[in-house]
Amino acid sequence: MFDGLKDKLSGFREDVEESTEAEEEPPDDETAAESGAAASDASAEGVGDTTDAAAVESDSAEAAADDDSASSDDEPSTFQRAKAFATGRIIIEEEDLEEPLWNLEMALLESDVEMSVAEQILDSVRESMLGESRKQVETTGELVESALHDALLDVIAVGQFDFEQRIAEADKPVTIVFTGVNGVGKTTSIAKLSEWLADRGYSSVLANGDTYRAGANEQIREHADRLGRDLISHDQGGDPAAVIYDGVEYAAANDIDVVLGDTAGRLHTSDDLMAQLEKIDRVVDPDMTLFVDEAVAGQDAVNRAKEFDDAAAIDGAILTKADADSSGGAAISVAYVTGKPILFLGTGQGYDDITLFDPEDLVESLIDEE
Ligand SMILES: Nc1nc2c(ncn2[C@@H]2O[C@H](COP(=O)(O)OP(=O)(O)OP(=O)(O)O)[C@@H](O)[C@H]2O)c(=O)[nH]1
Repeated sequence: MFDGLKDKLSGFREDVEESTEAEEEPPDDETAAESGAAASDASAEGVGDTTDAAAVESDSAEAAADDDSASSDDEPSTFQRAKAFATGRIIIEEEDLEEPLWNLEMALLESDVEMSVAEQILDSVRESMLGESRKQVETTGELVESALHDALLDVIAVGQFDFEQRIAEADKPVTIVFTGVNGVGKTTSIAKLSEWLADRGYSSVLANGDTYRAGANEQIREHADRLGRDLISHDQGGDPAAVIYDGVEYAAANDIDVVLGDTAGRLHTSDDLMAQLEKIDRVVDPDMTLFVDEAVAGQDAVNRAKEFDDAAAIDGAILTKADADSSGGAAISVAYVTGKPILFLGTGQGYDDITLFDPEDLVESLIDEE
């Protein structure tokens, strides 16, 4: 999953490794001379005998470094570099990162990562790597990996909550309404989620709030029949809020844990359909409204998530078709842009093809070298 993005992130690691390679060389005579006698001593001692590094760090070299850094700005001073080398450390400088960060930005944008998200990732990678010194035991690759890990996790995990725990703790029945544009996989996701809940001991009823599209009742009925779930539906043209309300009543009367309410596919610009969502909110007051879109839709999915959230607040998102060859941009961007987490990934057309979204797992899989 998201292999293209994974390759590109690995390209960033290689870029940084390449550009810091030169830094691995000891400072030349000129550099050492510039740094003054104390630095030369520190450097010579450090090179000759790394076990003395701690002593070098703690005595005259330290004092000289302080003096030196007082006169410089953000750039590590010559002396700091000499000291870093003497103590077996490498300092990552702005110029080492310039080209790799540029390439990383291009790679993220090509992977459909939203602009503000890409900038946030770059800022945090830059911040955690600049001026960073590493021990010889730590490779530059490891340093890059940890910077990328933290930067990605920070944007992907925005607003994340434990879906199962929320279901467990909520008063029953829990009502979940699904929104999104046409054909992205809302109905299929409802059927999958009904199975996912059943696997964890929760009963559910489906309610078809898509009273707009001809054939919508038949489509969801097919899923309900296959899964052996009850379905609440009204005739085409009926009031979606009334259908979902009936679903809630039915669940309460029959001791069913969760109501899964479908809605017609709509654009956020369809005023009448968006007004329906507001009415559902008013009449049913759902516990959660989940926005469904396709991972393959990339930036479009991110923009739609934002537009839907603005028009009728969502609590989280489901990204379907993550099994198709998608760029990964939507999975990385949706939470940061909307402030609402991705809760599930759809990974195929079978009822079991749904995975609880775990930001840490996604980040690990994106930066894993294997
Ligand atoms: N490969 C793949 N296909 C999926 C996934 N989720 C849904 N689909 C397919 O996407 C198509 C559309 O799914 P629907 O569930 O009908 O979409 P919808 O959003 O309810 O559509 P409307 O009712 O028209 O708004 C179907 O062929 C599904 O099998 C997924 O995670 N992976």
